[in-house]
Amino acid sequence: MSTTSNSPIASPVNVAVGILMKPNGDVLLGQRPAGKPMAGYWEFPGGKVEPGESFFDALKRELLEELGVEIASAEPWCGIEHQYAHAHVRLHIYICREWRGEPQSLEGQAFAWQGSVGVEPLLPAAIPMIEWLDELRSEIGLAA
Ligand SMILES: Nc1nc2c([nH]c(=O)n2[C@@H]2O[C@H](COP(=O)(O)OP(=O)(O)OP(=O)(O)O)[C@@H](O)[C@H]2O)c(=O)[nH]1
Repeated sequence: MSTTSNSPIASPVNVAVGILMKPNGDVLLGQRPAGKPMAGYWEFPGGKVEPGESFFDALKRELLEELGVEIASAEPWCGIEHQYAHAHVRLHIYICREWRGEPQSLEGQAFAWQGSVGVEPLLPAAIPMIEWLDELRSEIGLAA
């Protein structure tokens, strides 16, 4: 059976996502710039994995392109699959605590460090991560 890229049963697109976390538990979110699907929604930094690329290499490339930071290490945290009208995505989410450089807005996006995340609207697939992040902060002894 043939499918098109818009079919609900098409293979998901792999996306590498990085949650930059400071020692105090604050995490970095960016706002999708004009011209991208769902512009104006807040998300964690990242983007599509290219053919032949590992998830971790995609993560390093995307964070360098978007924010100008070099990821020194990151731990795989969780995966989320979501079907949008424009795409079926599989997010491979990493927590990054070590990076070099200060994040810069290299794609014209707004960004914000957040403790308990308050920016809106969030991409739907990022919403469950907020509750899990609050749990993670409590587990490691940081206020949610
Ligand atoms: N980076 C990121 N993408 C997310 C999150 N949640 C989520 O559903 N996505 C989805 O994952 C996909 C990421 O694709 P993208 O368009 O940002 O990727 P990209 O930077 O490679 O874009 P490009 O194709 O314009 O070069 C989008 O469909 C986006 O809606 C999130 O928290 N962070």
